[in-house]
Amino acid sequence: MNLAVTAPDRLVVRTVPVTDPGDLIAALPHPAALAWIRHGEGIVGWGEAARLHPTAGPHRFTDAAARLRDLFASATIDDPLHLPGTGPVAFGAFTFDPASPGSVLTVPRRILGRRDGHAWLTTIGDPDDPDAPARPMTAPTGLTWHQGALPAHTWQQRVATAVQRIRDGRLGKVVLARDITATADAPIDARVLLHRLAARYPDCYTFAVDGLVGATPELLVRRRGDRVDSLVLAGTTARGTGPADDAARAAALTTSPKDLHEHSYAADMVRDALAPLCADLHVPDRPELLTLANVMHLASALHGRLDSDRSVLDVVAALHPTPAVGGAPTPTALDLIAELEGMDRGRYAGPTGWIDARGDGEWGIALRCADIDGPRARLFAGCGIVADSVPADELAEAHNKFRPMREALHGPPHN
Ligand SMILES: C=C(O[C@H]1C=CC=C(C(=O)O)[C@@H]1O)C(=O)O
Repeated sequence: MNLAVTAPDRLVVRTVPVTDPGDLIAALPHPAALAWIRHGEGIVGWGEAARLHPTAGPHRFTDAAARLRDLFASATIDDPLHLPGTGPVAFGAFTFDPASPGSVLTVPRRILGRRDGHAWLTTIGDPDDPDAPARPMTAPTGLTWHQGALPAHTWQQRVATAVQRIRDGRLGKVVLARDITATADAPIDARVLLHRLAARYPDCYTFAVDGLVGATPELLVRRRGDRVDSLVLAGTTARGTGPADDAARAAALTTSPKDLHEHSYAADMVRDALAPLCADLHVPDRPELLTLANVMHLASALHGRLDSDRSVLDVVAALHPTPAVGGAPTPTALDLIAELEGMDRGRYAGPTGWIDARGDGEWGIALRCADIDGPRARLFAGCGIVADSVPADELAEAHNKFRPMREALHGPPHN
């Protein structure tokens, strides 16, 4: 199989119940953090028991799922809890583009979890092996900001080109993204970013995998046993200046033909991808409003029951890329993204999350995130473009979507 793997012949795994650990992020001993947290619940990990580098290509999710199944099947596992996220877990982040390098799955040496009144610690490998020494957490300082692949005015021209192609009938929707970079005067500690993101975006999934750090509102798929859930987002407006303005903006968004149209591409595709895998599938008639600290989104929550034993990564394979990050029709949109964006998205807009030995797990779309490499952070934001999109409005929307990571790097504005 086409996967580079670093792992011992046989993983030895032990999960024990623990008393409530409190703040999961505070338990992370050093900056090489793994995390998936929402409303204070979830899992964090550190150390490395195994690492897989899924090879670029169309079968990367199912190949990785099969390889992990083998790795976990050969493990010696003592897991009295049998809950999603107990026993061995791999955290992963896949590139948006199947041809791009950089996808990774990591099985940590320690996993601390808390959910639904349970808390647990999983140790993988020899429990007597010392962990890397704990390191104090320091906030980034001396940040300087740099333009990304395209300056703002060029990006707006590309949006205008996309609008023209859509009006010409070549496609229905495309998501165009841009990047900006920040440099600090010392390596950036992911734990600081996680703390700030989790505090300001509790409804989002705050995540860290191998330097990719963010707080995404978009759940690609959660699998628990045969139940699957997905939260599809597309259609955005800025937060208002106060409650009355918020209410007016919310009313405008939920009735906007442009945004409902933009949303329907993503919701319909996720429905069509899940339907053949599910014995029953609930799809809402119309999207609801999701209100975050920076923006409001149109959101459709889908629920289904899988009709056969598929791991969460097998379901990810059927879904990525949805029109929340690609477009419709997907192949035409991906070609246009390659033509107009002028950058490799890396792991931005790719699936990120975790999977356990039962095949349960949660995978989001890596949005509102940055790739951290030493003192450098590369931030990304994208916007769904349809026939009625206005380039200047999309630039303003991208600016709002950069805010979570900008503020995580600088500290929130009220600090
Ligand atoms: C592509 C992004 O957001 C997607 C998710 C929600 C709303 C979106 C929109 O309204 O354009 C995007 O489809 C991003 O944040 O980079």
